[in-house]
Amino acid sequence: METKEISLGRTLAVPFVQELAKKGLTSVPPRYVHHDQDPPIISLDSCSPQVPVIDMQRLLSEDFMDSELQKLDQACREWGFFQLINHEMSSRLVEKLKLETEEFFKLPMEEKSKYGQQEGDVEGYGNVFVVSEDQKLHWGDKLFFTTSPPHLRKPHLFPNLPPSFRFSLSLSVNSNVNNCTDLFEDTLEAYSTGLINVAAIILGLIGKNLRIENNELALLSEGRQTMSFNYYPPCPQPEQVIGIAPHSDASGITILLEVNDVQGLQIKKDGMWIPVKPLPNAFIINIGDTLEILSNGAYRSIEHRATVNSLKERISVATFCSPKMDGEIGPAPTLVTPETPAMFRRISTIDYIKGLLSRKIDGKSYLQTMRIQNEQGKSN
Ligand SMILES: O=C(O)CCC(=O)C(=O)O
Ligand SMILES: [Fe+2]
Repeated sequence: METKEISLGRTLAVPFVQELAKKGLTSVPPRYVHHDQDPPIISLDSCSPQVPVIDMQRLLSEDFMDSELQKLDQACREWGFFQLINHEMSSRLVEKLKLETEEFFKLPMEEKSKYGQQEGDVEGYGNVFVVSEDQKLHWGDKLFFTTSPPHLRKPHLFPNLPPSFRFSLSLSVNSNVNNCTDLFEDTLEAYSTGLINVAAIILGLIGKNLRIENNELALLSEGRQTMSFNYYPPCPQPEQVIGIAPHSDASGITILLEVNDVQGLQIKKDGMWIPVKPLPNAFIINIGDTLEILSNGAYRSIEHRATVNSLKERISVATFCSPKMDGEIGPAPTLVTPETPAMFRRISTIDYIKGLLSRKIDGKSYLQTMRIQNEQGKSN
């Protein structure tokens, strides 16, 4: 049975960057200056390599399934990132979520802070991975919470009424309710359910490509879904700061939605930072550390970062499909053979998350701690 309200970690309270950016600063405070950043290596031009595009309709069609599955396998092995088109999520719903996300960040501070992080919790409106007073900070705020399974939701952030009840409730009262956050919750409910379905299909096909058993995939296919609504305000010195520092996600897979057509996501491929140019109506999907572990290193999580600009805010929604809380993370037994020994140790999901939240964001360094010693040379 999964445990409710366990304390997995905490983060130190830091100022909201959205408020800081409103002050009309001409230079950024020293705590936000990152001197050690790689410069953007290549700009977005037609010559730069782009992440592969996977077509979900082809994945589900008899005629094209085999070739699209192969493309998916190659994308997971060589890139760890792909754009998913024709994903069957209603574009009306996605557009609604984008609008309501923008509306959320426009709310006055008193309203937004009702969702503020509470003592000893990383969920809520604020920041995560701030573990020391002298740590460099990101140029961005986030609203982060668990969406599924419903009993793990924090009721003050996302009520855990069953979806059917929520929908009938909203239908009966919506006509005279003009409260943006009520509507936001209903859109979120539908978006969360839609992405659980998309993730289940993609994970199922990844399992097929990896030739692992359904019960080995259950760690992720029956896992936890969390969402991070990321807000990066414009910055007077964008080259001095970073929206999110280089990291790989701890998830199985992450499904990213670009909300307002402002680019900023970059991924590290063959030592170069490549800007991702989102296609219309696409989700950007990446492999997280848990899938790298589960696949015994066949698929690699990829470092990425979010840059900011001086003119316009950038907003994104990252949905993390993460391991189930009462699970154990480790390589799928089917993939561990005398020729391919386990590259990672086994750890309970709870210990894995506790370890993650006790550190600052730092590339793939946390995954390295999971590696079995004699395999360390093989890291990327
Ligand atoms: O905003 C983005 O483009 C990236 C966000 C991200 O990497 C994350 O939330 O883990
Ligand atoms: Fe990420």
